[in-house]
Amino acid sequence: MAAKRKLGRPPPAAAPAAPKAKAKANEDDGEGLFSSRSFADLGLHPTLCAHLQDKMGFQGPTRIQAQAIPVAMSGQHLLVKAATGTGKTLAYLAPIVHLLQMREPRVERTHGTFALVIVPTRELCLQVYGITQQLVHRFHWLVPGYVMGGESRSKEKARLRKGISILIATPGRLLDHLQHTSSFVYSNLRWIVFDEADSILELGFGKAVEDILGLLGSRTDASDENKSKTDPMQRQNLLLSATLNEKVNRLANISLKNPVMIGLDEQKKPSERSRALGKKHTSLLSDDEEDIPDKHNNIVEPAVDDFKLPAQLVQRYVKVSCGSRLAVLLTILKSQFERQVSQKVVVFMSTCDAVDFHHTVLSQLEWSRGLALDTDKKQKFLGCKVFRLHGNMDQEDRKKSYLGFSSEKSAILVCTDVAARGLDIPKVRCIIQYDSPGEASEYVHRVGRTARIGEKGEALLFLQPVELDYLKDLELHGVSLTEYPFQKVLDGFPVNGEKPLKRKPISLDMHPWILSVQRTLENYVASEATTNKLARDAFCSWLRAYTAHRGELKKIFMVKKLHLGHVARSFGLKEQPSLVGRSHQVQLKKRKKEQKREGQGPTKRRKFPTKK
Ligand SMILES: Nc1ncnc2c1ncn2[C@@H]1O[C@H](COP(=O)(O)OP(=O)(O)OP(=O)(O)O)[C@@H](O)[C@H]1O
Repeated sequence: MAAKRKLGRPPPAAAPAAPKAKAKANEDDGEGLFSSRSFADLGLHPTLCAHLQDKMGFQGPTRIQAQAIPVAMSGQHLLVKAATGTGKTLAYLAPIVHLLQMREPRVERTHGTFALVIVPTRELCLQVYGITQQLVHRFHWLVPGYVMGGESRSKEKARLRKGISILIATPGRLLDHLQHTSSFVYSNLRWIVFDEADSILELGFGKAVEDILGLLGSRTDASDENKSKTDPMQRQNLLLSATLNEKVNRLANISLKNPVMIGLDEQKKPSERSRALGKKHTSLLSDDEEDIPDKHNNIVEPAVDDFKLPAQLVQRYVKVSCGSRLAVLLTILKSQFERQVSQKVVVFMSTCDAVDFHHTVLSQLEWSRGLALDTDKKQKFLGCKVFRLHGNMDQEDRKKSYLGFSSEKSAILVCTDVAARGLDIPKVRCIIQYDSPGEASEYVHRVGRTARIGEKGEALLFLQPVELDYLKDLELHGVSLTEYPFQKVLDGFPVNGEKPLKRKPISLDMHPWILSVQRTLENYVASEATTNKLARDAFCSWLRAYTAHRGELKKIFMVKKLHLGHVARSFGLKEQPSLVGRSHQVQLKKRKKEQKREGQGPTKRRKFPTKK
């Protein structure tokens, strides 16, 4: 997978060529994670190389870094597609820091922002900011900073007024500052980086990104008079993504000019790629948008993207009937933590309400050891710490959860897809997708939270028997899963305090262990009023999310194939679903009435897909 130069432009005078890197380009065509070159070989400043090695513990560049860093230093626009956890962040930050630290006259705060890194989520914003802080450690005159939703605008304004050389931002808040913070100086802006470009667009930031590019005068499809008037320097845009789709292609089309492409399918000639996609779009809004003819670029991948996943990642699925889903989840988690006390597991759910409910169950459910019914002594079903993360939590709680889970040696994180994008949490051993992801690209992002930078990792996808066709959808993208031996796990658990010697094969739903866990669960949900309410809310939101699957996936995840009584069971509810639904409606009406009385408008109804 060599760096491919398209219509190469001469590098700008200030940017050093990277002769050594060029000479050794072929060494990075192999399959290994790391390159045989050193950071110094790539042309990075000795102080930065020493810092990377001695302080950050990076002995040498990964293959993707060895390919991307010299190109980024040459001043060309760059499009990188590489598997999750292969070191894309350093691939763009190292060259930026390298070029900024050698800039003459020296960068000062009053010069404002030189590099802008746009990321999809707040957690990723903090993460990239943290790495930037480490990278500029030896170059004190370079000031990193961040702006993101949920933070105080006025504090951010004050920081922008002082000057931030490398700014990490989420799209909405960045747009806000571009429009309303007059003291934000970006006339020296040299780099715009889109990290996790696919996620930025999937989260619906397409319009914000278009506006940002417009305001910065960095749209390659803008007429010449609308192009940047503020920036006499050459602008260089970099776009990085673990998956490619039509929207990323469009973003590339409007933001990159004659980019060097790394990690794209090079067997396909541009003309074939164009045909694979049909018409060429340049709007990020929707597939139906009117097309603007593109004069500059021709960056496209096939419509069906073949995903690259870490080779060492073990991917499996477990087939579970709807009613036993939660009992099975609890059993698998218990078995994982009994096998290995110290480990970290991330469990993905489809909605914020589902996260809240399951977080409560996983952290609070108690049982009598061995599920012996006559024992009074109760203890936690799962002994480890459980954290939660979703987009409806307030910013402080989100930060606490993210940092808490990151620093624990042994814990579970229950989350929505807000945690799927780019988060680099150390030592995550297993990813459980309790609710299926939507698009296959989402699958890739979720499982990408484990098996990072060559480490071991497992991924487990929950599927109901009627949903097994989802496996075929994944196979279309080159992702294949094997079945998880759940029966074996089950046989290892005692019932009534004893492990039976030999059991006749018995269906999962009728298995005494599963029945006992289910009973414990239902009793708990029935006896705790708050948990009961959480269960009802989660049930309703889960159903709505299930109906919101798009396109082809609607044929696999068909709500009419669901038995609502079984869905209720999977939330530990004994009630008939219609009752649950009705009581939820009654509550909603009550809440609306109360709000009317207090003179507020009704709370905004959540659009689907649900907030992540
Ligand atoms: N050269 C290197 N040597 C060792 N570790 C590295 C190197 N570069 C990056 N890492 C580490 O690898 C991990 C993954 O890096 P990073 O988060 O940049 O990956 P990514 O490709 O952006 O993943 P994703 O697509 O999921 O965002 C991080 O913990 C980072 O510190």
